[in-house]
Amino acid sequence: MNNKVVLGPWLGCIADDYTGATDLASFLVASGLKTIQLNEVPHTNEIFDLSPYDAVVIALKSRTCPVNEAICDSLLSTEYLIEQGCQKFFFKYCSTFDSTEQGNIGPVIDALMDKLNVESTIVCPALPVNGRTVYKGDLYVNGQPLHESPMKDHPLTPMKDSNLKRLIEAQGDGKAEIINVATIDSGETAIVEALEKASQQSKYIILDTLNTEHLVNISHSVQAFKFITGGSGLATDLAEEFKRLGGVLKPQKQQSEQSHSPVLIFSGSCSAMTQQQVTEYKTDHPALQLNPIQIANGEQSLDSISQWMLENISASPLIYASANAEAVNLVHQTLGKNEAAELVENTFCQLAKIAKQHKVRNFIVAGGETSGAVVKALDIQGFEIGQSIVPSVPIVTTLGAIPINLALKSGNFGQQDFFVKAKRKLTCS
Ligand SMILES: Nc1ncnc2c1ncn2[C@@H]1O[C@H](COP(=O)(O)OP(=O)(O)OP(=O)(O)O)[C@@H](O)[C@H]1O
Ligand SMILES: O=C(O)[C@@H](O)C(=O)CO
Repeated sequence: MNNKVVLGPWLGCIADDYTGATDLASFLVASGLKTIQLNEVPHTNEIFDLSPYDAVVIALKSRTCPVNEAICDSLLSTEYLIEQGCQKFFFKYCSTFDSTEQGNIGPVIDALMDKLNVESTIVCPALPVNGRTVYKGDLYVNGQPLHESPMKDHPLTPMKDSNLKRLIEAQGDGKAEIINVATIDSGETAIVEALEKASQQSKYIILDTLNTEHLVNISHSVQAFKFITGGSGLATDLAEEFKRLGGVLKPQKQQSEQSHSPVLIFSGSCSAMTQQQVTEYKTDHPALQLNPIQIANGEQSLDSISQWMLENISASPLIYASANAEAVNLVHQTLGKNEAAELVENTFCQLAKIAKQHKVRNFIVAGGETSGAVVKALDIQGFEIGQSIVPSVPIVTTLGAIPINLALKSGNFGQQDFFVKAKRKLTCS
């Protein structure tokens, strides 16, 4: 392996939100790479022994923050990963390319390319197992163009364009090129050749991807790239590259994530799928809806919500802010977009802290921003990755002495019965 003795992880990844990080980590684990997730860049006084791992994923909450902050956090993470001996680097963003109007993805990619001294990279958000495909450079969600899918109504990152070339060129500082599906269909040798050619002309290379077979071929073809970017699907078979380079996979951890302690469910995601999951779960479980306007004017107090939470805790209660686009619009008009998000996230954070004090050790959280806020409030530094509940949503277990198990669910992942499924996996019930 470049004649270098590798002691630490081979692969260093940065994810722009927490559910995205666990999503990526689950793919890496499934491919055979022993993986640890660190939440934010470790402080200099926190020393993690990363030698037992093949891959490390740093989870950031940078998707919606100001561009300079996202760049700064991502660069710090990259420096940390370089210090740990990582040799290949992956920037994970959403399979629906979620980004604000200012757009963090392009500027972060540019900054990391400069840092890693590379001239071109892969842009591959596709995740066919969850219905995200790319054709002629356009991103589709379950067959609908991104800008016509429910992502057009996202509370923080409404997506109004489906074309990845336009999106990345508007956000970043360079030209993009699309490798079409005919080349991808021709297999690994053709893809490698096309990538070689494209990398001499373009900074960003977008690859059409219609199915998992395409993704496996793409994943096998990116060996020449020190830095790749995309969704978790791009990690489908990175273990193969590691082995081709002479790496020996480290043994995976034994699964030990079930616990009989109560389960608490928080849902801050307003995605179409989460709304259905909330509706289904509350038909036969206790559920309480947060109303941001009433929280702001004091009609709904933290005391009353936490009292309800603790009274219902043995029945695995659901507390949700999830609402449809119309309700969210009203909240935005009344409170402001960022203010509303902060208020909702802060309420979940307070509730999470109270629950932890009352010995709740199993959490299910829906929504990437919401998950980031809750994990930070619980002061969780890192996770080991366990079994997947559904594709892209694993159970993760904290590294500390008293383990906490969590399922962090991206807005659109899972089916209607997700919360019950996750509860069962967490508790053996
Ligand atoms: N009723 C509401 N009104 C306004 N904002 C809300 C409401 N409910 C939730 N929010 C905010 O909307 C945002 C939802 O983003 P979040 O990332 O948690 O979910 P998501 O985008 O569906 O998930 P993912 O990013 O994993 O796909 C959060 O900041 C949350 O606080
Ligand atoms: O890629 C995805 O869709 C998810 O991992 C995610 O990032 C949602 O926040």
